[in-house]
This record gives sequence, structure tokens and C-alpha cells, in this order.
Amino acid sequence: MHAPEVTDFVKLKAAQVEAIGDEIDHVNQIKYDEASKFDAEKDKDNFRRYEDACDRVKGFYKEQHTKQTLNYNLAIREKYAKNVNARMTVWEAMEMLNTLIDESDPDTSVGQIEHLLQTAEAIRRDGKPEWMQVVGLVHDLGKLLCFFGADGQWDVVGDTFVVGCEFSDKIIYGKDSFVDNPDIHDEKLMTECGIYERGCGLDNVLLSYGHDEYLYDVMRRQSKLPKEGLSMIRYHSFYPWHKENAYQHLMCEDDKAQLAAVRAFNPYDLYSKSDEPPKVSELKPYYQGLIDKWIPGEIVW
Ligand SMILES: O[C@H]1[C@H](O)[C@@H](O)[C@H](O)[C@@H](O)[C@@H]1O
Ligand SMILES: [Fe+2]
Ligand SMILES: [Fe+2]
Repeated sequence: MHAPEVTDFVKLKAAQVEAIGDEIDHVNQIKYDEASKFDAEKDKDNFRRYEDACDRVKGFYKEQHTKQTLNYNLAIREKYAKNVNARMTVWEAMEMLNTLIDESDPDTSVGQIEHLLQTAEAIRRDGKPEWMQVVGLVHDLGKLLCFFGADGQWDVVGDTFVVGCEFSDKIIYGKDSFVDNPDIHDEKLMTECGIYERGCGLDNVLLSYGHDEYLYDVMRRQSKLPKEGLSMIRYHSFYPWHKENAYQHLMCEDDKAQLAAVRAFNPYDLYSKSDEPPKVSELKPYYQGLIDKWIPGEIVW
């Protein structure tokens, strides 16, 4: 007589535990927009000091701000939309990227694979959802463009900004750094909205081309990441927007949620650069498990 009751009780408890588990997952899903603990612990003034940066970084931005034009942007998107550059898994891509030294970055001295793992580990330490850890792990893989026929690094790395409208003063080194960009002589482009409409939404805006736009496109088509995760990828270098509040007039309602997501991601990308270098082989099994779940198998790059 008692046995069924016990079984029922056990079932009830199991159901409750599962419900609590679901609730925790749910909280994890949304809690990325709380201020991160990680953010508070770091001395932020030591990062992104572009005025003190070396000539390599300054030269990089001069070239990028001169060559990222609207016409270039339209042409390069068309080129990469058609290309199959490689077929490989996410981990293979991480290993390939590791040989690159990023000329735009004043803050990191470790390789790219370490930077990806540092970012993911910081997100994991803070108990953020799995998909966000995956975003940390892959967010810079678009830098593979350097091996897929990019002209240099000016079309791959560095902060991004909007092309097709006036250059914001909130971009690194300001408006003046665009004096040699041919677009500044086009009056139609050099207004607040340029070719866009007020409130059109950032989905409809062309960001300067580089690793963010490229990887966003690859992941949008081939991963199971949620929209906020894809936005973290697409906008992570868009500092004039997520840090300096530029381009508000181009945003639509939904962009506010995307902005919150990108802001939650940013400290992990930036401040993990001073963490201890991670042990790649020790971490591989854990992250391979996440890759198998969110971006499985061979990817078309
Ligand atoms: O130096 C840059 C930085 O300015 C970008 O915002 C970032 O996304 C990059 O990965 C790095 O190349
Ligand atoms: Fe990046
Ligand atoms: Fe990064």
C-alpha cells in the first residue's frame, strides 16, 4: 500500500527539482544583463588607452579609417557571401587563428586561442548561460579573414563604426582620422542619417567590415545561438555604440535589448585580457562539449 505513495512522493520531488532546475536555467538566461561581478573587480583605466598606444596601433587605425568606405563595404559583403573559404570545426578554426597577431590591440599579449578561452572562462566563472560561454569562445573567430584573402588587417580587426553616414566623433581618434576617406567628400553621406532612416534599426545598417560582421553571418546561418548571442558577436567591436552611446538615432526598439546583451558581454572580452593564460588542453574537453551542442560539426567558413 505504501509503495505507490513513496513512488509518487519521489516523482513529485523529482518534478519539483526539475522545475527548480528550469527556473535556474531561466534566471541564467536573463541574468546576463545584470552588472557583472567581473566588471567590478578590474582596474578599467588600464585598458584601451589609445592615446598612449604604440605606432603599430595608430598606423592601423589611420589605414582603416581611410579605406573603410561605403563602396568597399558593399563590394566585400558580396564577395564573402559567395565564397567558401574553408570547411572546418570550431576547434580547428581556433587553432588556425592562433597564429595571428592582432595589430589593432593595445591590450593583449597572449595568442588568440588564449584570448578566446580567457573570455569564455570568465563568463563561465560568473555562472552565465552556456550559449554565452560559447559566444566568448568564438567571438573573434572572424579574424580568420586574415587567412581568407583579406587585404591586410584594416579590413579584419579593430573597432567598428557605421559607414554610409557621417563618421561619429566617438570613434577612436575621432572624426579627423577620416580626412583621407573619400566618403567625406560625398554630401549625401555626410549627414546624421546618410543613406539610412532615423529609427531604421541596426539590422539595416552597414557596419565597417571586419571580423564581427563576417562571423555574425557565419553563425547566423550555422549555429544554434540565440539572437542576443549573435548580437554579442556582431556588435562586440562597436564601441562607439555600446560604450559611447553614438548612433542612438538609428536604433529601433529591439536594439535596446541587443545593446543590453552586448554591454553584458563586453567586460568579459576586454578585462579577461589580463587574466592568467589558460591551459588549452585541459579546457578542451569541456568546450568541445559546448561546441557539439551549439555549433556542431564542420562549419562552412
Ligand atoms: O583591437 C580590437 C578591438 O578594438 C576590437 O574592438 C575587438 O573586437 C578586437 O577583437 C580587437 O581586434
Ligand atoms: Fe573582436
Ligand atoms: Fe575579443
